[in-house]
Formats: sequence, structure tokens, C-alpha cells
Amino acid sequence: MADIKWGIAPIGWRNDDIPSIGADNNLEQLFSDLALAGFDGTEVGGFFPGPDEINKQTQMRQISIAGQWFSSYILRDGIEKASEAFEKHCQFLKAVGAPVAVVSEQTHTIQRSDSANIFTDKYHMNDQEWDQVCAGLNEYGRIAAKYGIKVAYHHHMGTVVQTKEETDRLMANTDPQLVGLLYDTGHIYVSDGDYLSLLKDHLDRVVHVHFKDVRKAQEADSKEKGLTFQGSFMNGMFTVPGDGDLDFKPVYQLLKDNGYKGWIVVEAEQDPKKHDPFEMALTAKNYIDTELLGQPAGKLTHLA
Ligand SMILES: O=C1C[C@@H](O)[C@H](O)[C@@H](O)C1=O
Ligand SMILES: [Co+2]
Repeated sequence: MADIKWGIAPIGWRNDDIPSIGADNNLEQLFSDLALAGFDGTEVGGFFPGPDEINKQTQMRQISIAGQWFSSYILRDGIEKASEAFEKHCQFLKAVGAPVAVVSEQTHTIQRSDSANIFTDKYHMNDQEWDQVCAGLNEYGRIAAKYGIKVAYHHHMGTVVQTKEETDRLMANTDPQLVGLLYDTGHIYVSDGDYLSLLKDHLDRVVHVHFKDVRKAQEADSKEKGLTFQGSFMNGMFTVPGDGDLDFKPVYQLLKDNGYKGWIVVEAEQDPKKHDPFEMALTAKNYIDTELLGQPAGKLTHLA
């Protein structure tokens, strides 16, 4: 089995943050598109059905499920209540054979706000809140381990853990055996303007990866206009690797040289009406094949 599996997230077809986007794209369409483009699987989206139906549809296409986002509320609900919700999440992940839980602390997030400037308005935790979040994440790690699942903490724009400094603090104050890092190129680039330092400093903690590309002109425009998170991605700030301005070669090289074993999931929230998701999947796969893996481009799986 290959050390690295390549996935593409449902977010280009349908977006959990704005459910009206791509409402016409169903599960079968998403799965067939990504299988045909040559990807190994995907993450669970908010519109997915229960485990039995997911498993039936993935098995038919020989694809698999990498993980699922978990909106964590350790600060709002306390560790005990948040952990109960997380345990249910792990049960679902186990039922669909997913190896990682993508965790983001969502208390105080502005990522779904329709007015907050995503570039300036995020909340900063105090020391007591930091301690609570880190203790809660360690508890998540203990729960996940019972199900053979890893916690992949997702640093994310507009949340309490966004910047490299904040991610450093989270990594320093959680148990490496219990809490891993989800490294997302797009989020750390937009946050800090540097996407390699975070990876270099925490390579050994990385258990899951999101390849999100950035269109720098649209990012600058969104910043200048003080847009919200949703406003920024609707303004075209994110795209798939091969279509934006980030260079994924050093990222892939660092992961490979460090013996990374796990999923790399292409993840670009865009309006599917403006950016055809199947075309975007092919663009990303061609880039991965030719620029990262050094193999011929664009072999659809049924032609391989
Ligand atoms: O991993 C992610 C999940 C999405 O729901 C989120 O909004 C997106 O930006 C992301 O990186
Ligand atoms: Co992500």
C-alpha cells in the first residue's frame, strides 16, 4: 500500500459553510468525479448520508474516506460535554473506516460570520482558555485512540488557533502521542504569509494534510475590502494546487523526506458555478502527477 493517499474534499462540489452552494451536486456525482479523476478518496461532507450508504457508494468505486471535520466546543461546553460529542464523532469515523478526526475549536470562531473581517477580527484566548483547550484535546486523543483514530488539529483562519505562533503553543502544550497536526497550506499562508515554517517546525506531528492553493491577487483584494471568510472564498481567494500561486513542491518534498504516511487532501472552497469541480479535480490531479510525482498527466482511472 502506498505511504501517501491522495484525496479531494467535497468542498469544491458543495460547501458546508454555505449549504446553498452546489446544492445540485449529490454524493454519487462527487464520488464518481473524484474516482474518475484518479483520487483515492475524500473527507465526509455535511450532506453525506449514514455510514451504510457511504460505505456502499465508496466500495463500488474503490475509494475510501480519509476523515471528517469536527466542530469542537471545549470552551463553550466544557471538556466533559465536548468529549461526549467527540466520542460519537469517532464512532461514525470508525464505521466509515476513516483514520483521522479533523478537529477545530469553534468557540469564538468568526469563520461563518457575515460581518467580521477575517483578516483582522479573530478572537485571542487567555491563559486559562488555552489550558482548557489543550487539556480537552488531550482527552479527545485518548478517546480517539480507543477507536484506532488520530486527532488531527486544524489551524484555521478566524478561529482561536490560526497563526503559527498559536499553533506552536498548541503543539507545545498537548501530548504528541494524543494530538497530531493537520497542516493546511492555504490557511497558514493567508494567516502568516509563510507556509513552510509551520511544516518544518512540526513535521513529526503532522498526521493529515490539506493542499489548499491561494490566488494572491484575490487574497490581496479580499484583504483590502476587509471581507469575511465566506466573502473571501467567494471572491476566489482559494483554489486547487496548479491553479494558484503556492508552490507545493517543497511541501511534498519535506513530507516525503520525513517519511510521511497518510492522506494529502486537495481542498479548495470555490463556487462550483464559477469553477467546475470536475475540471478543478483534473487540474489538481494533473499538477500532482506531473509536478510532484513526475509521472504522465491526466490519466483518468478508467483508462489506466
Ligand atoms: O478543512 C477545512 C474544512 C472547512 O469546513 C473549512 O471551512 C475550510 O476552510 C477548511 O480548511
Ligand atoms: Co482545511
